[in-house]
Amino acid sequence: MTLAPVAVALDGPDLATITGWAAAAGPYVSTMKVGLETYLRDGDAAVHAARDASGGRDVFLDLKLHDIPNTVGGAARSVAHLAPTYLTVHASGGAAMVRAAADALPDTRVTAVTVLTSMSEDDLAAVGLLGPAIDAARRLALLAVGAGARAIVCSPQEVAAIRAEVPRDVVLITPGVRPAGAALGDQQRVATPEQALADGADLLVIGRPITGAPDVAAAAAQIAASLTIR
Ligand SMILES: O=c1ccn([C@@H]2O[C@H](COP(=O)(O)O)[C@@H](O)[C@H]2O)c(=O)[nH]1
Repeated sequence: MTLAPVAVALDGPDLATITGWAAAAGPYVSTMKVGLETYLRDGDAAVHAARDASGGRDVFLDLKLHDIPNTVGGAARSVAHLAPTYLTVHASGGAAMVRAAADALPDTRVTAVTVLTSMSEDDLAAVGLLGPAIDAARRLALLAVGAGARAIVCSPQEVAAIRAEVPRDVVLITPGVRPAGAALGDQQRVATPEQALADGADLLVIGRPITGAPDVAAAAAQIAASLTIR
């Protein structure tokens, strides 16, 4: 069976719960994402559980590193033993910071987060980022790729513009993905899974629409089917 290009965000309350989600969704999707809530609580055990329970799916370690280059390079080396397929850094940390992570982890796709999908245009203006989100996202994506990033996190609303500007082997990853009718929660710049893929995304990050469902396996299977029957 073809695995859907979906990373399930394993943002959960304890190790047993996220292990269960990984086991339930693993047969349908390509990737398991371990983020701050889970990694800061459970550490390496969360990564091992995500990988093992899912049947060996890719691991996306979403730590969103953002510090001076020396510190980010060291932080990246600190998780090298986990061999994640993806490790995130914030592109806004600058080219030297992205480069430090990429140099530290040559076998991992250092993945640059452009503009958080939870931020509206008004939120961005409030923190001094003037102009449309798409302009900042494109600028940050190009900067990060130039500094060695091999994957980019962006909103599905910006993925087409970024797809047109970065080399094809750069993996474009979109959170802020919601099946039609699903609750947005704190996400602002969103699209459906089908639209995100059509616009050029390679990997869709989907958390609560799967992990918040009464039947996690059924929710993952349904989204996977919607993407493969196209
Ligand atoms: O811009 C970003 C970067 C990362 N995320 C992460 O993706 C998931 C989304 O989860 P949902 O439950 O589907 O909203 C979550 O782990 C975020 O930390 C993002 O949403 N936006």
